[in-house]
Amino acid sequence: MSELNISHLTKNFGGLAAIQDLNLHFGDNELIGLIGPNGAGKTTLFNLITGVYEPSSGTIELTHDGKTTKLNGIAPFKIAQLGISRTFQNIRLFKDLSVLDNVLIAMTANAKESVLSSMLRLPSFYKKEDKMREEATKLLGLFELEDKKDNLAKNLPYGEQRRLEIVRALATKPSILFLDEPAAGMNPQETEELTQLIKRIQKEFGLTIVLIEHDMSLVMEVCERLYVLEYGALISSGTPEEIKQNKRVIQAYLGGEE
Ligand SMILES: Nc1ncnc2c1ncn2[C@@H]1O[C@H](COP(=O)(O)OP(=O)(O)OP(=O)(O)O)[C@@H](O)[C@H]1O
Repeated sequence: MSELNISHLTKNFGGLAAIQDLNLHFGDNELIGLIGPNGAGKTTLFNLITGVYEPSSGTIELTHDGKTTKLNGIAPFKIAQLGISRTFQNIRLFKDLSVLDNVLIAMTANAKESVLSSMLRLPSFYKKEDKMREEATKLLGLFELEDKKDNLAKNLPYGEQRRLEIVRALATKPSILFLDEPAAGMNPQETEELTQLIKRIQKEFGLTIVLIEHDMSLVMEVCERLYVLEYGALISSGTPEEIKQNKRVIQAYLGGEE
């Protein structure tokens, strides 16, 4: 059971307020979309939540199994260990490593193996490694990438590289997953497959998923709730149906007329 509360969050870059006094709530097992025009502050918000940037003011609090932790000022790797995982707008795989190794590295980042046992290659180390390989292969199987596990990541078609990024983010066993424009650069068929995949992930893994996406058909089909940002501030929130009819959103983002 995980939820994230963002309260009066502001991030300034020099004179520019990329995020302005933002209050948001991501509840347990919700699938939430974050939309807004280019430069609205969506990626900056992900970067604040995952510890890449420090807030200028305000708080980000994660509640997991009844324990609340303030994330401000915590290093990105520690935030990942607390159960927050993400993908990036631009694919960031280890392109010269195999598909399986990409997943294993993500798993290792959160594995609790002692340094001594790893250095001495104790039986417990090999046992753990075998178990991780088994888990990684199973995870790849769920995403129809098991047959490709020995291929170099760079040799996968674009859509599969994007899928592998999601597998890698899931390998850290997050409770909240942030996806930054997962359909960017995909063709319509790949986007449709991704749409189904995101729905499946939420069901099978019981995760909270927050999604930045410009592809409105994907957003409207998968998200239960949307937040709309403009110039770093929240201009609207609601169900996809409510957002579609909101005049301010139509003007600011969808480019329609009143
Ligand atoms: N490191 C930085 N230094 C200075 N300004 C930045 C930095 N990162 C983002 N910004 C600015 O903050 C604003 C918000 O950018 P951000 O990338 O978060 O928008 P976005 O909503 O994700 O846009 P897009 O949909 O184009 O990805 C922009 O004006 C951007 O130029």
